[in-house]
Amino acid sequence: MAFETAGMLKAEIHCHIEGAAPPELSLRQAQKYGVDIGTILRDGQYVWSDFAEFIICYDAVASLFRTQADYALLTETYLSELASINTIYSEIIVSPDHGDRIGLGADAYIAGICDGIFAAKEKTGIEARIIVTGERHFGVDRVVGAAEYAKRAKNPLVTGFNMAGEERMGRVADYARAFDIARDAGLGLTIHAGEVCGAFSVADALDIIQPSRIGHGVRAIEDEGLVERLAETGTVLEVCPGSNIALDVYPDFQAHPLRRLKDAGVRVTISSDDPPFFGTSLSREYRIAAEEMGFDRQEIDTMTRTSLEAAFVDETTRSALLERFDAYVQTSAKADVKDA
Ligand SMILES: Nc1ncnc2[nH]cnc12
Ligand SMILES: [Zn+2]
Repeated sequence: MAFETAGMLKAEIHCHIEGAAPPELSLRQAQKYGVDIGTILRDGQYVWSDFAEFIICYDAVASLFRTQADYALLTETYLSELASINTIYSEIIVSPDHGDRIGLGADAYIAGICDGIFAAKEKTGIEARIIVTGERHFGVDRVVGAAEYAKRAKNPLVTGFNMAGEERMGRVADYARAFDIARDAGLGLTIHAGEVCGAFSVADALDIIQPSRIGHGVRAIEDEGLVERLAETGTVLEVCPGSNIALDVYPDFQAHPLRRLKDAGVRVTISSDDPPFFGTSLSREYRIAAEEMGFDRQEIDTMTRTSLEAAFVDETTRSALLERFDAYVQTSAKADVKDA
């Protein structure tokens, strides 16, 4: 490998806030609330063995964050870590249902996350936005409720709507109303599809939701026509390779379809999903793209730029981010010429 990814400017558009909780922080939270987490955290690692168990473990970790200040700390901790590896933009996926489930309420939950975003921005300059998500396994009514909440919130940091959780529960059409509400509210739309379920799930998402982005979407590779459709529509895939390997969607990085999707003209990006759950981090994802998947510096920069182009932000913020990113690309290209 002729280049280091550590110094590259980065952006991430797919990371779940509770999924970013460092195990040490979860342990401290468990001690604070007197909760025994021996079944979900062992030897500094979250414990799960398949997708269904991962979701259970995720929800248990989420239940350890119980106040506005807990969420502010979690958010600031994650964004500061991202900033320290040269990340200029982050979208975090949040579920008001988690706020409701621990009795905090959606408003205080979102307020804590906003506090963390403001604190991290002040300290590091990192720009961040919030994507409200409905958790599919909590049922249609809760997903619709999450969309209604996102619409009602009228919070300038809440810029997108997503659906995560157990992809095998129901079909996309069952949840269409939630996306109609979010679309009417002017929110950017993305949906987890083609991760646990196959290409049909991505096709459903395109047919029914027509989102500008899809979370994962990698199993579209199983249908050549669908890959062409993704390329034609310019739908952006939020690809999380480390997550896909950890969850056994693919056996290894060589079998992962990121390269094939990119070569087929699909607009792809790189994110970390739930980094400590999957033994990864955004810096590792960039390293893997270079070292395991054979992408060169320009290709990785293109994926980062695609994240910024597809970000759910106002156009002034997007222009500022792109200007900063393009200046970095030009400077690094000049440095490459000098080194050659
Ligand atoms: N990878 C993933 N897929 C679906 N739902 C999730 N929630 C958190 N991580 C997720
Ligand atoms: Zn996800």
